[in-house]
Amino acid sequence: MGSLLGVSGKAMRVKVGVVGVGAVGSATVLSLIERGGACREVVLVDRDSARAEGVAADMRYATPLSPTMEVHAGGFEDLSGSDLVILTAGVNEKSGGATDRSDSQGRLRLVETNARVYADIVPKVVEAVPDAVLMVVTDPPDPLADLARELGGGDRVFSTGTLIDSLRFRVHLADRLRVRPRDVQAVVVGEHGTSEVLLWSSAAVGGIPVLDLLAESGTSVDQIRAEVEQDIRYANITIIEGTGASQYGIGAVSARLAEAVLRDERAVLPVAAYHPGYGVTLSLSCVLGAGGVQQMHEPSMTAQERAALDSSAATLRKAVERARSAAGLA
Ligand SMILES: NC(=O)c1ccc[n+]([C@@H]2O[C@H](COP(=O)([O-])OP(=O)(O)OC[C@H]3O[C@@H](n4cnc5c(N)ncnc54)[C@H](O)[C@@H]3O)[C@@H](O)[C@H]2O)c1
Repeated sequence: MGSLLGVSGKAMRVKVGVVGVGAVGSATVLSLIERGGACREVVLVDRDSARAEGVAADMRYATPLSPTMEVHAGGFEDLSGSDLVILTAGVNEKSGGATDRSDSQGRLRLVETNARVYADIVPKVVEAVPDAVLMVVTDPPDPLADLARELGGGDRVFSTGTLIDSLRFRVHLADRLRVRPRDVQAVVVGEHGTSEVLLWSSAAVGGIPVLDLLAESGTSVDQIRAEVEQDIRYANITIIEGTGASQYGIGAVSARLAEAVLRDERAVLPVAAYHPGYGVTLSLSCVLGAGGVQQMHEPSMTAQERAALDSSAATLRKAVERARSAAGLA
């Protein structure tokens, strides 16, 4: 009978870094543990190292219930060897004063503050792990992804974009149609923010256009559209009013996107990457796998939806200039 003591494994380890271990970073790590199997090691980095240590200690006790995973805190140098680094550092809507539904800026109000955070952290991440894919979660994620590209992340940068908004769209449509959200196909494109575009024209359930199904409901379709749009566009504020930070939905989204990258799934998901045609990072239907976003495709759109997407892209291009200026790049 051999002893387990002293046996050391040399198998390849898939490693993920999380920079920013607040509400969103913590929820992401818990989702990674509970979904299980996508990575073998997670390192947590935060300027508040005591917080990173505490969260790592707490999470470590959950790991025996899932496929093998080690969770530990560290400095930027400990990101070395990571395949993917998830960036959640920065102020959130509540601490950054972006919780007013009548403010058309929405999350863009955080751009200067969080651009300065990115000017601090991205060069350190890139120095420690030059080849890692970088997933931007910090708000506003799309202009910060453009900034992270310029700060050394290059084409390996993408943002969580409108996957969370698309899931919210599916949930609210499912409520109205009394079906399960998993069976609703509906996509939000453009900015993860107030200018985002809900693609009603292609939303469908079982191959039937959602707009046709809603027309049978007896309530005005225009009224339903307005209510659903309001629920989705300001879902973050509704959550924050109750809990202080939107975290669990985006944590699950970030863990799911990590899986798609680490397993080279070529999953088709609405996330955001730099699109040369629009000259900015924005969400379209993307193929996500090894190296990050491998392809971007435009879903079919009406002329009105396309005009709204162009306008969302213009909003994002202005936000990128603000981000660059705050980061000292302009
Ligand atoms: N993309 C999305 O869909 C989405 C959804 C929810 C929240 N968010 C955003 O995610 C970000 C994090 O939100 P949260 O609620 O976790 O905030 P939080 O305040 O709970 O956590 C932020 C963490 O970042 C750390 N941090 C700040 N500056 C740092 C630096 N220079 N270096 C290292 N660590 C640093 C802080 O110490 C803190 O632990 C916010 O910008 C929030 O708006 C994005």
